[in-house]
Amino acid sequence: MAASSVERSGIATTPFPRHVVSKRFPSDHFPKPTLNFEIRSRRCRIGLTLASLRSSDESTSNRNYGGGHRNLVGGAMELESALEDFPYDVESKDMHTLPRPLSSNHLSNSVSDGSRLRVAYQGVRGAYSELAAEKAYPNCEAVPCEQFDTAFEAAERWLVDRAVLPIENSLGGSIHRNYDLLLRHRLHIVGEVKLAVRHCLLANHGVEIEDLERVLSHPQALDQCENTLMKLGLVREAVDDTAGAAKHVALHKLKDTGAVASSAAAGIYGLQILAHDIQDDSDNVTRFLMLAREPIIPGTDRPFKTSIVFSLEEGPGVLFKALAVFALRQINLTKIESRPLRMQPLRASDDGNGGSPKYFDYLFYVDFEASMADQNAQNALRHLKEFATFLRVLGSYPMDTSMT
Ligand SMILES: O=C(O)C(=O)C[C@]1(C(=O)O)C=C[C@@H](O)C=C1
Repeated sequence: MAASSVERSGIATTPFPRHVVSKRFPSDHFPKPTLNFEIRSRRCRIGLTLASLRSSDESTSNRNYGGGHRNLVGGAMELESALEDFPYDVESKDMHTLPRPLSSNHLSNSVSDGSRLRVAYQGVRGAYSELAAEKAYPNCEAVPCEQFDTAFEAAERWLVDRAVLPIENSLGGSIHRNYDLLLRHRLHIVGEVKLAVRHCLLANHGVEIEDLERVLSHPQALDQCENTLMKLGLVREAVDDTAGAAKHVALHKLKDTGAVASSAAAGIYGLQILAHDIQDDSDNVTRFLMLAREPIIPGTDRPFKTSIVFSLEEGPGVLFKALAVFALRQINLTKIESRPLRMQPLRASDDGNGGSPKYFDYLFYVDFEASMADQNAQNALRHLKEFATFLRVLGSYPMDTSMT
């Protein structure tokens, strides 16, 4: 077996860490599913690609929500306007005036015409995201999408009813891309689902562990199995999703290459499982967000969580003040993430050094344990709005309190 030439470097949560060779398969390896929503049966399983979504513009334009797709890529002006028309008005005490909220059927498995709920996920069949979509919406029709962006767009353009996307993992940390996409798109978080992720080392039949020189998988999955893969001395190569890695190994009958993926993927692509539970920690859990075009009416009948994003003026103790609005009201925070405010990544300083770029602007994503129907939470956000330069509620939704 070849000795591993890879080195650990950088931060574990970087989407494509430097020690992983980022690889995209040529399109002829994975024939991209084509999409024609007008002529195909709603019930057939179809994959979505960004290209297919773009070409479906015409056929779907009259179904666009809120006047069509809006580009909200960063920028203070755009963020301000995003706040203006967000249905959760933190100034308003009357939550019943929210436009077009989802009723309790957001948790049911069918849409109003009785057909199955169509749920977009990123990856191909056998991806953990597909398992998460099916856990979130049992009996749904899970619709594979090539990229996270595709899943967001598919939901936004009414091609699917929901999207289920990973946001954080207990070992690998945050999925930054999805934090950024939450702001860029107009979807609402209507739920969360936690999935126990148990990775297997897969290979073609007849291949032994000793035959393997490299292993393919999603970068998060490679991170989650880092110790095991280092011990085996395997060169790691990042691909779009775990099941896609399994499919590639099977399709090309590779003898020196394995895949890190689910046992479901092994079954689907006819691979053997060389090792079970190869993640570095047996408690490996990924949290997925359930996204919809409309928000749900927040309740107080069960534990709720609220996700917000805000930005602040620069200054000493400003973040401390922002977080204090929750501490003062005994509201527990479950997650905080900061992301650079894109399109305006650098702010010129005015301290007389010639206006050269000095520091960064950030967006802060916070999850807290309270419902927007709760007066205490509304007061906290009203307080935060006094000094936040931008504030948006991404969703207020029932907490997944299951043990996965
Ligand atoms: O590649 C997959 O199977 C996925 O569903 C993606 C993904 C991720 O993005 O984190 C989901 C769960 C696991 O944490 C590993 C990979």
